[in-house]
Formats: sequence, structure tokens, C-alpha cells
Amino acid sequence: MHVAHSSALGARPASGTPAPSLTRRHAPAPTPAPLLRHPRPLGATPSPLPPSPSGTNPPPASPPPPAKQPPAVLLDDARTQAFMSWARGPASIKFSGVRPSTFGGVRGLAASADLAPERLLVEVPRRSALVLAPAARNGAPGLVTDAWWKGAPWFAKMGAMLIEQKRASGASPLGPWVAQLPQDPAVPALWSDQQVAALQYPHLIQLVREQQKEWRDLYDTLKREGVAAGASPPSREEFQWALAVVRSRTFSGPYIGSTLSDRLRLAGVVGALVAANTALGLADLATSASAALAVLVFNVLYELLLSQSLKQYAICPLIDLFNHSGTVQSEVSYNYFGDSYEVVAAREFKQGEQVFISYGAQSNDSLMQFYGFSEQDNPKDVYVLRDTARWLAAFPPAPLAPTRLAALRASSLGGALEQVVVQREGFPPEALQALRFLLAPEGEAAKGVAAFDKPGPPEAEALLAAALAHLVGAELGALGSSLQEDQALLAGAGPAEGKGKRRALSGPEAAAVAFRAEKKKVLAGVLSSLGA
Ligand SMILES: C[S@@+](CC[C@H](N)C(=O)[O-])C[C@H]1O[C@@H](n2cnc3c(N)ncnc32)[C@H](O)[C@@H]1O
Repeated sequence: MHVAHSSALGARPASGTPAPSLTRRHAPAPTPAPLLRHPRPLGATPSPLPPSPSGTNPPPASPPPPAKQPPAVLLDDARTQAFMSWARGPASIKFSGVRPSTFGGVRGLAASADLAPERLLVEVPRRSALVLAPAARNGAPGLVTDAWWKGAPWFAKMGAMLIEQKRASGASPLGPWVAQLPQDPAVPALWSDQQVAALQYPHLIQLVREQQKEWRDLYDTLKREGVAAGASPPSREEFQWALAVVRSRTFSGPYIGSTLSDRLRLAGVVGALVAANTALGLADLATSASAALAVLVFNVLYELLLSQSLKQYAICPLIDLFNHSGTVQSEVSYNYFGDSYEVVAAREFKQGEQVFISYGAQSNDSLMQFYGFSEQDNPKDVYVLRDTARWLAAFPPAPLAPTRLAALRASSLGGALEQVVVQREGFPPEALQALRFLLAPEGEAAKGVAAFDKPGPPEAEALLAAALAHLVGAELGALGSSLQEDQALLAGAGPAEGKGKRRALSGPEAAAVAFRAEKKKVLAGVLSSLGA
């Protein structure tokens, strides 16, 4: 994880996934600065839509109460014990108030006592984390060539570092942490075609296919030309395992080039130069001291500027056992003074309760793609409708003229209906504008797309609302099962197989069904907000 799981930054990278973001603590503060965020795709959490006067976008609903959590079962197997002794001992990880446990079969951290808000829960020295600094030299020289390293995306570099640590086993400084990592990080990129298809949702299926291809290509390039002389190439499965672990546990944030001790060292050197300068009579004390001050101030400002554009990535043992909840604020942060990553309780936790952190505001699309789970009633959830105009071809009151569609495509809103990010609160303004234009009578449409940025007369808005309900309904109808069927499957009451026997859903199947049920809830929410 990150000092907070990274959030999207800048344009979507070639890797198709945004990087997580870290923040650092400049000074002890009553509330910790968020550090690192888990990376997530851009556009996954759009800002709330403004209510539209036409009623197509109603005011946002208040968030649902948090779901009831299963009880904690203490984890005390040999691997966990070895990991915790390593954490306490050689890794110098400080932790109090949390202990590894499982919750309904999912590993996480439970409060071992009642925890007050602001309590420091875990502090991991940077040396005990797997960290990728910007422009870092080859971090896995025993496995990959420098040329491969230079061209690889951040998560592949960290994957190579992880594989190297894994191969070193007992000799790796991170060995006991690596040994207890999940064998099967069940993210969709590692699923079969059938399991991916069970997601039903065309947008995520497409993203997962692209990710699978990207990972295949990365592996092929590594095997073909990136393996260091004398090293044996990783198997495809080993490489994919490493990428999945990295993508589900890394936090990212601004990169701070120097630690406090680096700065103190620099100040010492500059101070010594001032003293030597003065002693040798090269300049008087005041001149030397002001030059020294200028150097130190420049150094600090330069790094602050750099930190805005450079990013670091970190997986922090033990912190990476916190599960995510969209309802808590705790994030991972970097403590500049301690050169460590830490998590502070953002609220009170009762003994035995699962202690969550936030991987950043994420829709179920990114939670499912990168972490393999979805949140029930996630207020950040969206439904990305692809190629929306295709549903309008069969919209009875106003079948779409191909010439109008061509005019839209040639306009400034040409792409507005290709991927429409629909929230429970409704449709984005550009999509509404594009649809108004498509549905307008000939004479009105001649004014051009720009004339449709505001709600039109009541009949036109009623037609728009009917078109929105039609295309949401058509999408829902094409998904392959109903919300009720999905809920029955999750409750174990799905269609019987053979002689009345019901097959239990596998982990990926259950995750896919839970995910698609949430997507249907988003669409159903949009329909009900449209009064349909
Ligand atoms: C950073 S790890 C957290 C620790 C992890 N559960 C473990 O056993 O190592 C992220 C992974 O934890 C799981 N996870 C995190 N939050 C979850 C949640 N709210 N519900 C279900 N699984 C979750 C997912 O498998 C995700 O890929």
C-alpha cells in the first residue's frame, strides 16, 4: 500500500493505469497528512454532477450506512508468526493496537484494544519497505538488464524487484514479508476468459482484456530481451503474480529526494565550508553565512518543486495488510522526520473491529480491476456506458438519423457518447448536450451542438429523459442476468445444477457476481432518479 493508495495523476499513462499518490508529513501535526494513495484509473471518480433543472440529474443521495462486518479470527499460523517476529525485530516496524486476523476469510488487521482517533498504529522505516524512487537505478540487477529497466513501467520494475526478493528467499532482507504474501492475488487480470465474462460489464471487461494484453507483452519483452546475463527468466505465472501483488499493494505519492538526515548532513558540510572560508580569510562571516543560507534555501525549494512532479512508489510490510473501506479517512503517509511510512487511526475503533484504511476515493471499476473486490453501495461507483448512441438506433419516438450522428461526431462533442461516465445522480453535462442535439427536430439541430448546452423546452427535456431511460434500460437488459438473480446467486440460491445440487461459487465467480450486482444497482438508481 501507499502511504496512501495512489490516486490518479495526470494523463492516463501508457500502462493504462494511473499511479498512486503519496504525501509526506512536513512536521508533527495533529492529523497526519495523507501520504500515498493507491493508483487508480483516471475518470473513475468524477466529481459530483450538478443537479439539472430539467430533473435529469437529481440532487445526490446521502451515503448508505457502513455494512456490518464479520467477526475477527486471530491469525496465528507459522508464516504470520515469522512475519510478525521479523517486523518487530530486524525490520524495526513499530505497531500497536492492531494484529493480523481474518474477517469472513479475508485477511486484514483487527484492533487488539479500543483505539482512540489519532493513535499511531503502524510505522515502517523506509529501509523495510519496497520502494521505487523516480529515475532509480536498476533495482533488480540480478534479474533484468539495465535497458529493460529503463523502458519498463513502474509496476513492472517493482514486480522485478519483488521477484528478486522472492528468489533470494532467506537471504532477502524482506524474506519473511515476501513469504506471507498471497499465493493467488485474485485480480481479474489473472482470471480465465469465462471468469472475466462473468463481470458482464463491457467497460471493465475491455479494460481487463487490455491489461491482460499489456502484461503478456511486458512478459514477452522481458523474456526475449530483458533477462540479465546468467539469470533464469521468471515463468509467466511468477511474473503475473508479481504484477498483481504490486498493483494491489502499492502506494504512491510525491517524491522527497532528501531525508532529514541528508539535509542535516548538507547543512553540516555547508557550515564547515563557511567556517573554512572565514578562517582562511576568503570572505567575512556575514557574506559566507548569507551565501550558505541561500544554498540551503535553494536546496529545500528545489526539492519542494521537484516533489510536485516526481512520484515514489512504496509497498510497506504490515501496512499492506490493511483492507480498504471507502467510509474511513486513514491513509498512509510519509513521516519526513522519521523517514518512515505510517498509518494513524482516523477514527475510534473498538477491540476486535477491523481497522480499515482508504486506498483513495475509488469506483468499483478500479477496486475490482486492481484489487479484485467491490464495495456494496459504494457512493463513488459509476457505470461507464460505451458507445451509447447504439441504443438510440432503436429508440421508438425518435429513431436516430445517421446524418445527425455523423454531425455529432464531427462536432466538438464528437466523443461525448463513446464512454459516458454515469453516476447514480445522472449523466454528465456533455452527454446530455450531445443527446439533446441528436434528438432535436431538423430545424433546431441546424443551430449546431453548441446551442444545446442548456435544458430546452419541457417537451424536449421530456424526450431526453425518455431517451436516457431507454438507453439505461437497454443496457440493463443486455447484461445477461437481473439484479435479483445475482443476489440469489450470492445468497446461494442460484439455479440448481444436475440433480438439484448447487455448486458453490468460486472466489472469482463470487467477486464477479457481487461486482455486477453493484453495477445494476447504479443503473437502477439512475432509472429511479429519472422516474422510470
Ligand atoms: C493491500 S492488500 C490488503 C491485505 C490483503 N487482504 C491480504 O490478505 O494480504 C489489498 C487486497 O486486500 C483485499 N481487500 C482489500 N480491501 C478489501 C475489502 N474491503 N473487501 C474485500 N477484500 C479487500 C483485496 O484482495 C485486495 O487486493
